[in-house]
Amino acid sequence: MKIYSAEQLQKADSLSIKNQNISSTDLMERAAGLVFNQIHSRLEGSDIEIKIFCGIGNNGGDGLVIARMLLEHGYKVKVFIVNYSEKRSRDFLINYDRFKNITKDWPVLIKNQNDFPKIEEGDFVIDAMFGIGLNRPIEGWVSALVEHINKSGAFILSIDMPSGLYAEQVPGNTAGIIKANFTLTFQSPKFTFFLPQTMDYVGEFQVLDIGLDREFLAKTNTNARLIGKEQARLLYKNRKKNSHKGDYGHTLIVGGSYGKIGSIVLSATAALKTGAGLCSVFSPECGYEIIQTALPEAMVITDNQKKHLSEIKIDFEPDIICFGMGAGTGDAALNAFEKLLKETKLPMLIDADGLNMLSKNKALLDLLPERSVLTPHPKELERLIGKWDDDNHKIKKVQKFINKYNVILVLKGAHSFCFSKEEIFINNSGNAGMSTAGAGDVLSGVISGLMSQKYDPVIAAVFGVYLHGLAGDLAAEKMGYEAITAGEITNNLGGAFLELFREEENLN
Ligand SMILES: NC(=O)C1=CN([C@@H]2O[C@H](COP(=O)(O)OP(=O)(O)OC[C@H]3O[C@@H](n4cnc5c(N)ncnc54)[C@H](OP(=O)(O)O)[C@@H]3O)[C@@H](O)[C@H]2O)[C@@H](O)CC1
Ligand SMILES: Nc1ncnc2c1ncn2[C@@H]1O[C@H](COP(=O)(O)OP(=O)(O)O)[C@@H](O)[C@H]1O
Ligand SMILES: [K+]
Repeated sequence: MKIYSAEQLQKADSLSIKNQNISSTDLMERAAGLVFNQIHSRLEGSDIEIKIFCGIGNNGGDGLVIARMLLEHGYKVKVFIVNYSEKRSRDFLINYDRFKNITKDWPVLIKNQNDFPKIEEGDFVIDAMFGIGLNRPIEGWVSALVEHINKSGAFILSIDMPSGLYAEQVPGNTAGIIKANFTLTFQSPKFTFFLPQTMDYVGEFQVLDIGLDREFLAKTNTNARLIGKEQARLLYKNRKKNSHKGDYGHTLIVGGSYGKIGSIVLSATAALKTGAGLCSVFSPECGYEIIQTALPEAMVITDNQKKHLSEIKIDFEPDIICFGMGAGTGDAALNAFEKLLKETKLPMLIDADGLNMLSKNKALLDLLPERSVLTPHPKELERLIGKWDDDNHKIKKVQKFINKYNVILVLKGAHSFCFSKEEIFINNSGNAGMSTAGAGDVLSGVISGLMSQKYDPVIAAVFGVYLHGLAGDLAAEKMGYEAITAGEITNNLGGAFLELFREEENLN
């Protein structure tokens, strides 16, 4: 699903009005009608009072239409106009009149702090103050009102966006942003819904297709795309009936050190469970029996050194080398890595201590084979590219980095971001149960397993991240969050492949 910018959505808005021969008021009615249906299907006529805070632009206009529809269906509604400006939009005014025509309980104007209504825990609040038209931080008494609503403990539903949040930029100051429990957003999720600094303001979200101009949306390129099941299933490559293990490639997992052999076992198991035809593991000598016992399907080659890597010698050519898990960053391992990079042009995935070695010796970055995949978590990324001011700055730095070194970078997190030169792919699977030791090792195995099957590195990264998250989601369904271990994610990879093609009503 493409993630359009506020500007692109505004353009789509005016084009739709023109091409569909409707008025902007009709489009507002359509959008707000979809919101009403969602609320109505959940509240089912409940007699709870709904407090709706409307701005004076089109987001506020949406709020007024929703208020009217709720009132017409017998809900108790109290509307407040947040009078942050005298400059009302046309559709706001039209819907202000329409609302006033059906009730004697007219909207209450809020002009300053003295006008704030009482909001209690358990109240239902609709936030329709600002949407994609926000162009500067919320200040003064309006910011105080946002705090008042946030502190109330009420359930907050934001329309289009939590008021105070921009669609693309991280705000300098987070005072004055609504902290929604749920956001119903129009046509496309907004980029800030996925950034670590801003995602908590959005709560759960759902995208409502308000039928904006299809042709414009199809031909418009976006900087980012959300990957859900519908998109991920298109990336899957069928296995041929007439095939053998050689068709699915040979993954070589390199890493481990004394006490950290488990990490490479996790990666290797995940590579095999993702469909790699063959998997070999290169580890320090101390890993030999552990790996052979834990994973009889893998072949094991060992270093001359007992406890750490020192020289990576192999007498076959794998399809992909996955390097770094549990390897440590000692001089001997670093030398081994440098030699490997100098000698190989094979596709590579670098994870964990492999990334830390690149940070320790930045000259190694120039030796990376083209289109290698790097899978840092935020701390590993910081070591690699240095500190950033905010999430937007971080993204700019990553883009500069991947262009300079011609690599693909997966920044892991609650929503992992896959950076390719062309686009950012934001993952929408996974859960907090996956914040557990070794989950990243499993991911590096999954992506390597796909690369060994000749998935393009960008697709392997995007698809691998999605499958990994989906396996985590299946694990959570069975055992809740806390009991998920990295190995449980791997155990659910088979289920994740099956789940990809299971039909259901809501594809997220
Ligand atoms: N496009 C679509 O797909 C559809 C969109 N629809 C809806 O329209 C919404 C966008 O509406 P919108 O453009 O009228 O802007 P909105 O967010 O209501 O802000 C109002 C005005 O506030 C002002 N302002 C800004 N920042 C400020 C601040 N900090 N403090 C004080 N004032 C500030 C600024 O005006 P300014 O004062 O800068 O001239 C701005 O114009 C969108 O989110 C969705 O809900 C649907 O109805 C149909 C389909
Ligand atoms: N809250 C979360 N929601 C979704 N995915 C998560 C969450 N926490 C962790 N993950 C995923 O789990 C993995 C953790 O990787 P990493 O931090 O490298 O762990 P480790 O170093 O222990 O292997 C990443 O793929 C990350 O995206
Ligand atoms: K809003």
